[in-house]
Amino acid sequence: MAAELAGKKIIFIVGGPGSGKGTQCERIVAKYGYCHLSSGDLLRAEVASGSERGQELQEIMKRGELVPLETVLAMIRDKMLANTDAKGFLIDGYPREVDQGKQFESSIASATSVLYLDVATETMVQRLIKRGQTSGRADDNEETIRARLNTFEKATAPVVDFYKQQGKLFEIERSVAESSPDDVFAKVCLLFDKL
Ligand SMILES: Nc1nc2c(ncn2[C@@H]2O[C@H](COP(=O)(O)OP(=O)(O)OP(=O)(O)O)[C@@H](O)[C@H]2O)c(=O)[nH]1
Ligand SMILES: Nc1ccn([C@H]2C[C@H](O)[C@@H](COP(=O)(O)OP(=O)(O)O)O2)c(=O)n1
Ligand SMILES: [Mg+2]
Repeated sequence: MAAELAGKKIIFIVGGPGSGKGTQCERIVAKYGYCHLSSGDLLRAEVASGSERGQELQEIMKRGELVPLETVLAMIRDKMLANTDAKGFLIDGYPREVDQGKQFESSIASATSVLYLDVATETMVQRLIKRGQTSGRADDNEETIRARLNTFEKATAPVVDFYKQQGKLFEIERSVAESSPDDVFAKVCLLFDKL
């Protein structure tokens, strides 16, 4: 447990690839001023640095698999400790597996709340194919998209149940999560207004 982070709000944002995590985080930051940490962005920054480590990460991400849990945990921890003046943290795209959440809790702090965006698989595929036309992301192609969805079903879906059992889950139900970003954000505000 990192003492510098005691009392800080920590919100995990969980959802399948293309469920709208990044889109909502941008709005949350603009309105509530939390520090946004996207685990995917941190990994892509490592890839962009051209390091050997980054090349290994790129290969894993292109296969739609998860990088080793310690790698992401260390990146998030460093970033949080560099921003201890923030009133809270949005941890986007994390945890990806139940063990990742447990490790975070034992070495950093426990999450205040977990926001889950429930979007149907086919909707996510369509959104990501569209995003792939401009994103330049090496993993926004149909083959990798399918593999990411598969990883989500197997490794990440249990994360949702894990936090539901702890009473920490705030779910954006499918009928809302599939509407417009503004509609989703209106629901998201209900959570952040009471934190
Ligand atoms: N209709 C609709 N489209 C959305 C919504 N949120 C995001 N999108 C679109 O879906 C695509 C994916 O959104 P992102 O916010 O990048 O999703 P993400 O969950 O961060 O995705 P990953 O980074 O791949 O995990 C983008 O092209 C968005 O424009 C929404 O609430 N409604
Ligand atoms: N905690 C994490 C976050 C991302 N990754 C890897 C695997 C993901 O497909 C890529 C990109 O993550 P990002 O959250 O941006 O995107 P997706 O949800 O996979 O669409 O990084 C990981 O292995 N572990
Ligand atoms: Mg994202």
